[in-house]
Amino acid sequence: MTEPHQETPEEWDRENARPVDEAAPTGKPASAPARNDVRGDVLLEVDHVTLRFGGVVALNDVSFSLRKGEIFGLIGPNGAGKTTCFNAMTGVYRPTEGAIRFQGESIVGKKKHQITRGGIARTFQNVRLFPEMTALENVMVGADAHHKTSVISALFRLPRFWREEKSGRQRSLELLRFVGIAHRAGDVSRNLSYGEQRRLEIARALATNPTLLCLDEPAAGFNPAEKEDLLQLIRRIRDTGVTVLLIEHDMRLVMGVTDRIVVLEFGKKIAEGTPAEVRDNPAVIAAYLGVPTDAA
Ligand SMILES: Nc1ncnc2c1ncn2[C@@H]1O[C@H](COP(=O)(O)OP(=O)(O)OP(=O)(O)O)[C@@H](O)[C@H]1O
Repeated sequence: MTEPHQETPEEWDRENARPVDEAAPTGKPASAPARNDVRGDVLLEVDHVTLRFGGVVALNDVSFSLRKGEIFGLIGPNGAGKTTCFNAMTGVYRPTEGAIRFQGESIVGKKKHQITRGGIARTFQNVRLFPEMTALENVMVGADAHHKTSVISALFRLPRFWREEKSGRQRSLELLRFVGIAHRAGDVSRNLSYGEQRRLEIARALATNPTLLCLDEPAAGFNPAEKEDLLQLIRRIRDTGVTVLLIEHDMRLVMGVTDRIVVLEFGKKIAEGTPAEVRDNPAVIAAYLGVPTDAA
């Protein structure tokens, strides 16, 4: 489920924090809004959330906010509560206490598909594709979430069905191109390489037209070159106006791509700030080195 080695703050590469200005190789416009034009307003609020599993307190009075247009990191040692937090935001778990608001509206108690339609998409720690479907079909499943075709229209293949089918196919192809795997569109997804499958998952999540994209350990199992490509892809996604929330154990990637970070440990928020602020925070250093805060 997680990588065995967790890097210590000393290993986090400060060099990686520099921005990389590169035109989007996918044909997506490089003229995306400047970062400061789109950031600022609160998009999602986690407000004093506690979530218990029996006696385990997976989240303990956690609060933080995501702003529109930013790349936000959620980090912490194994078992800190990161995935539980994601699951609470995407309707898998209901918080025991506290509120979660997306665009000002409570999402607690909403079903997963309602939350997806509302604009939050996610990928998972483990690849979850339809293995016998082609890459294109996997993305079209995501695009289908927004179709308005009625059952009657689909059953009788009425014009609206064909219009939506065609536009869904085109959009899905564009997304495959955007993530860099258009050449695999017709291949069944189980035949794609691991890296291609992870990109396909991102394309499928983007097909739901999200306002917020949550990526759960997208770099797990990647080599350094693949991680660098992923970093560029995450930036290009943000440049299209999508806010990105990232859970990731690879600290070079997190420090290199995020605007702000929240650090969890044993279900509690122990730090929040820019990558530089978080990296130098004694509580964070202690959490990653496994020593008590007052001894750090
Ligand atoms: N469904 C569950 N039932 C019981 N306990 C759970 C459940 N899911 C998570 N937990 C517990 O909640 C705590 C937080 O787990 P979580 O998976 O959210 O941590 P994490 O930070 O995502 O860890 P990792 O980096 O290892 O994936 C852990 O103690 C875990 O064992």
